[in-house]
Amino acid sequence: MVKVVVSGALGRMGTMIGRIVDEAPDLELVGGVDVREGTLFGTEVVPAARIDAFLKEKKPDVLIDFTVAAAAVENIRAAARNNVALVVGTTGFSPEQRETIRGAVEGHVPAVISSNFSVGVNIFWKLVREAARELGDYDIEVTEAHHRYKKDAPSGTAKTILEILDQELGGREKVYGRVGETERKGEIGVHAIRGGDIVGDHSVLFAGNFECIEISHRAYDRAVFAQGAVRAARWVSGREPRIYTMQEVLGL
Ligand SMILES: NC(=O)C1=CN([C@@H]2O[C@H](COP(=O)(O)OP(=O)(O)OC[C@H]3O[C@@H](n4cnc5c(N)ncnc54)[C@H](O)[C@@H]3O)[C@@H](O)[C@H]2O)C=CC1
Ligand SMILES: O=C(O)C1=N[C@H](C(=O)O)C[C@H](O)C1
Repeated sequence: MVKVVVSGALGRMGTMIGRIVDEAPDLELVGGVDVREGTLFGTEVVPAARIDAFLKEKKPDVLIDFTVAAAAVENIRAAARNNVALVVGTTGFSPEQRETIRGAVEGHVPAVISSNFSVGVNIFWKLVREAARELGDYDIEVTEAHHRYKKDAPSGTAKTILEILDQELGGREKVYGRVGETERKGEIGVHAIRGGDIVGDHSVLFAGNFECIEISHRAYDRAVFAQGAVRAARWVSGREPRIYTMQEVLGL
């Protein structure tokens, strides 16, 4: 049995992950962490201030974190201190926070960290890379749409798209929305839409003369992210202590 603690346990993703873990015959949900006390499918949820003592008491194999960037950094450090493997879906990290996470994880615990745990998005990223290799002279616009409660913009998935485009095309200038007089040059346009209960849409437009190619992914249910994170939790336990991608989990 793989023992799992969920951090962000009372949130949209944490609750869904808790249910999947609770129902899985090969996994044991041993509790949760959030900003306040509560319960998660019959297990105890403790405030984040008590995370160290809770990990020592419950001895989970894996901590799954879907919170907010600053909180996730502290939870990751706590997991590493207590020798607990990690699955991290939280987005919105600054470059400095990413470095802190790298320092806490590398050589200490295995961690799958991904801005998107859906199988479809991991394939979509591969398609974007392939298109960028062939269509580097086309104009490129990245668009993402999410629900009204999302805290970070652009989405983590969109930032991963930009990293892929940078790797294939060099670091082009990014223009975040356009207003007033604008003249298109070689930049990559980036657009974030927020509204209603949109689960998560991403598209990359490659626009040339007389033709466009648009590669897009739409999530209809958060279950695609939650199921991917649980798949990563099964995979990560017992691995070498370093950061892994979801593509490695999926063997892509
Ligand atoms: N990688 C992926 O596939 C996906 C990533 N996400 C990311 O996951 C994160 C959470 O998303 P949602 O569940 O929609 O947000 P949410 O706001 O519904 O849930 C976040 C939860 O974290 C809790 N929290 C805040 N500080 C905490 C702390 N110090 N320790 C423990 N819990 C704490 C909040 O109280 C809340 O219950 C966001 O960064 C989002 O972008 C969301 C969906 C998929
Ligand atoms: O906050 C969300 O909801 C999502 N966040 C992730 C991101 O920032 O890319 C993944 C998914 O799109 C849903």
